[in-house]
Amino acid sequence: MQTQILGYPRIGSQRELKKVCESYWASTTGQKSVLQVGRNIRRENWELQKKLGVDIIPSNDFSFYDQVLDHSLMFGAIPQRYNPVATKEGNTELDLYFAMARGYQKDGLDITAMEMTKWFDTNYHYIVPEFQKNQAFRLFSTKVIDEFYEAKQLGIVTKPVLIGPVSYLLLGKEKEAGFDRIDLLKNLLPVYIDILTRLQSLGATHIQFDEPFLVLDLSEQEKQAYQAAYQQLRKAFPELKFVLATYFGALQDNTALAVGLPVDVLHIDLVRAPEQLDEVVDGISVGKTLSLGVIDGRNIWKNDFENSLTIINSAIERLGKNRVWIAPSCSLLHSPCDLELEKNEEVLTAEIKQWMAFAKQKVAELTTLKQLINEENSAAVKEQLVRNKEAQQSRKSSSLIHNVEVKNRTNAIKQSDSERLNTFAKRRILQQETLNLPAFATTTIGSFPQTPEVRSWRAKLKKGSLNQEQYDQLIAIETEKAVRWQEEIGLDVLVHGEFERNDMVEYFGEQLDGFTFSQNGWVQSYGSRCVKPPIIYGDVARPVAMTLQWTSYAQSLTSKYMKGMLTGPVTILQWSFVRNDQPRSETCNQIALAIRDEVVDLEKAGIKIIQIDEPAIREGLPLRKADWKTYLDWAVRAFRISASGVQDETQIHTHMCYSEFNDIIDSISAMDADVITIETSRSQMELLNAFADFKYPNEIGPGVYDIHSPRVPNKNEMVSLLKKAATVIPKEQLWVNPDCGLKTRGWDETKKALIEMVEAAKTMRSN
Ligand SMILES: Nc1nc2c(c(=O)[nH]1)N[C@@H](CNc1ccc(C(=O)N[C@@H](CCC(=O)N[C@@H](CCC(=O)N[C@@H](CCC(=O)O)C(=O)O)C(=O)O)C(=O)O)cc1)CN2
Ligand code: MET
Ligand SMILES: [Zn+2]
Repeated sequence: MQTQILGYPRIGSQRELKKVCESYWASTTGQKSVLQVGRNIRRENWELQKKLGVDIIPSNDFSFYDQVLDHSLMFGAIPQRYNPVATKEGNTELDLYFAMARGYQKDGLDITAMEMTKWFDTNYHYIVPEFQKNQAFRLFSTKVIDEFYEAKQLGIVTKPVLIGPVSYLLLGKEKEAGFDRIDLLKNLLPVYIDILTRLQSLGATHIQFDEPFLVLDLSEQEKQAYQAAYQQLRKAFPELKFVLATYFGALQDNTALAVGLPVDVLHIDLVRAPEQLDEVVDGISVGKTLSLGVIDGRNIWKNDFENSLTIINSAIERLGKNRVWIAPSCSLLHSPCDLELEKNEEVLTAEIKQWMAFAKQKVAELTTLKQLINEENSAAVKEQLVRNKEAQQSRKSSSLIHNVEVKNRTNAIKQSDSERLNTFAKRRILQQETLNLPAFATTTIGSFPQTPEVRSWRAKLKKGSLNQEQYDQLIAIETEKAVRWQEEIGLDVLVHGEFERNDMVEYFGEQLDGFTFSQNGWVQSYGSRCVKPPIIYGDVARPVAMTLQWTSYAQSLTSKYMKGMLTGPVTILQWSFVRNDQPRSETCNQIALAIRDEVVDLEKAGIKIIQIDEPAIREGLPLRKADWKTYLDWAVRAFRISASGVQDETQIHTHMCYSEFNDIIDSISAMDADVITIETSRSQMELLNAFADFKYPNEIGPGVYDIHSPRVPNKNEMVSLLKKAATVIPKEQLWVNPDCGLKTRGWDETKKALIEMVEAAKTMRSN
C-alpha cells in the first residue's frame, strides 16, 4: 500500500510567497528574488514530503498566483487584450501572468484583470479561463515540465499534477455567443498530449489529473467528454500511470463513469463522502488502484486513526494491499502549513492543540497509517495509535466544548425570531421617511485600506510595544480621517473603515466564546492574500458587545449615517475551521444568536443602518443540487435570525461577492435584507439579470468597480455600468458602491476611484 499527496500548501510556512510577490508588485524587489522564493518553497515542500515518507509526491502544485491561471498560460489561452503586455520589451512571462491575474495599468496601457471566482465550496479563488469561439490552444508556458525537471534534479521523481481537460474547460467561461466550451476539447487535447510526451521523456511515470467536476451533476455531453478525453489520452500513453483525482464530494451517479475511465488510480474523498466507498469498490475493475482520501484536507482536526484503519482495511479486504493507496481527501492547499509553529499557549492551549493537525502533521499521519497497515509495528508506531486514541478521547470528553445555556437558547428559537416585524414594502416606506437618502445613494462596503502601518500597529500591540490605549488612539485617528474624507467627497452612507479588524471573520471569532486561533495558520485565499481561519471547537456565545464601541465612536464624528458593520453567521461558519462533532447548521444558529444580539445593541445605540455581510452564503452551497434546499433553508434562516431583532425603521444591508445568483435568487430574496450590495463589475453587470428576471423587490447596490485590481476606473465607465443596471432594475431600487471592501487597496487608488464613483452617481441623478 502506497501513500500519495494531491497537493501541498505553496505559500511557504512564513508566507514567503506573499511577501515576495507583493514586493515585486510594489517594485521594491526584482523578478530574480520572486523566482528564487518559488524554488525554495518547492524544494522545501518536496524534501519535507520525502523525509516524512510519502511515496508519491506531487509537482506543479506550486503556483505564483493560481493553478487554474497557470493552466491558461500553459495552454496559451491568453485573452487578446494582453497582447501589448506580452509583446512589450522587458516584460517576461511572469509579468504577463500577473497582468492576467491583476490587470495592467502602466506604460500607457490600461487592461482589466481576468475574472476571479470561488473554487468549488472553498474560500480559495481561481482565475476564470476565457474562451473564444474558435479558441486555439498551444503549449505556451512550460512550467509543469520545468518543475518536474527541477524536482528530478533534486533526486525526487514527482507526479506532475494537471487539472484534467474536462474540468479545465468547465472551470472557464465562453466570452462570446455561439459555442459550448466543452466542444473545445478536441483543440485542447493535443496540448495535453504534447505536455505528457515531454514529461514522459523526462522520466515521469505518474500523472495526476484533477477532475473535481466528477462529484458534480454532469450533463450527458459532459459525461461523453470524459470518455473521449481519457480514451484519447490513454491511447497516446499506454505506459504512463494516470491518477484521476476527485474530491469535495461523492461520485454518486457518476460512479460508473469514473470507475470506467481508462486510468490506473482513482482517488475518492472519503472524508466528505465516506458512504461512497462500497459502491466504488464494487465497481472498480481489476487492475485499477483505489486511492482512499481518509485524512481531512479541509479541516484542522487530527485524523481518527481507528476510524481510518477500519475504512482502509475494508478496502484492502476486497482489493488487496497492492490496489489500495491512501491520501488526504484533497489537496492540502486548504490546510495551514505547520502546527509545530504554534508555540504560544496563551493563543492556542495545549489541550486544544493536541486535537489538531496542519498540513505537515497530516502528511505524518498518512505515513503512520501506512505503517500501521503494513504492520511495521515498531513500538513507536504502536505508541502513535495509542496517543491518537487518547487525543480523540480527550476531545470527546472535554469540558471546554459544551455550554448548556447556549444549547437551551438555540433549542428555543421560534419562527418569529427569524421574521422582521413587517414586510419590506412597509419597512421601505418607514425607512425612506427616517433616512431620507437621495436616489442612487452612494456607499462603500465597509473596509478602507489596511495599510502596512495599520497592520504594524496591531503587530506592535501583540508584541507589547504598543499598549491598548496607544493602539486605540491610533485606530481612532485613522477612523476619524476616513470619516472626514468620506464627508468631504460626498458619500451618502459612511463606514468606519474596519481599521481595528485583522479580518472580517477572525475579528469576530476573537470576541466569541467557543473559538480559538492560531498565530500562523495561514491559508491562501487568492493570489498573495491569505486568511487565518479561526477554529470553532465549542458552543458559541457572545460574552460582550463586539463592535459597539468603534461604531458609536465613528457615528459620533458625523451627522451622516454610519453603517454598522457585522459579519453574518453563515460567513463566520464557512470561513472558520468548524467542529466536526455536530451539524454545521447547529453551530450556525449559535453564531446567528450572537450576531443578533450585536445588531440589537447597535440599534439601541442609535445606529440606523446595519450591514450583515454574507459573502460566503453561495460558497457554502452543496455541490449537488439535491442537497441545496436543506442547506439554503438553514442558512437563510440563520441570516434572518441575526437580522430580525430590530424595528422596521432600521435598515438591514447585506453584502455578497463572487456569487452566481441565478439559481439561488429565491433564497437571496428570502433573506429579506432591505439592501443587498453585490459584486458585478468584472462580469459587466451580468449578475444583475438574475435579480431582474426574478423581479427582486428590495434595494440593490451592484458593484460598479473591481476592487481586486489596483486599476482606477473612471467616471464614464461607472456611468455606463449604472445605465446598464438601470435598464434591468428600476432606478429607485439602485445604490452605488464598489464591488467589495477596499482593505486590499492603497489610499491613492481608493481616493481616486471613489471620487469618480460619487461623480458617476451625480451624473445618474441629473439624467
Ligand atoms: N476570511 C476572509 N475570507 C475572505 C475575505 C475576507 O476578507 N476574509 N474576502 C474575500 C477575498 N479574500 C481575501 C482574503 C484575505 C484578504 C487579506 O487582505 N488578507 C491579508 C491578511 C489579513 C489579516 O489577517 N491581517 C492581520 C495580520 C497582518 C499581518 O500579516 N501581519 C504581519 C505583521 C505586520 C507588521 O509587522 O507590519 C505578520 O503577521 O507577519 C492583521 O491585520 O492584523 C493578507 O493576506 O495580507 C483579503 C481578501 C473572500 N474570502
Ligand atoms: N465589510 C467587508 C469589507 O468591506 C466585506 C468584505 S466581503 C469579502 O471588507
Ligand atoms: Zn465582498
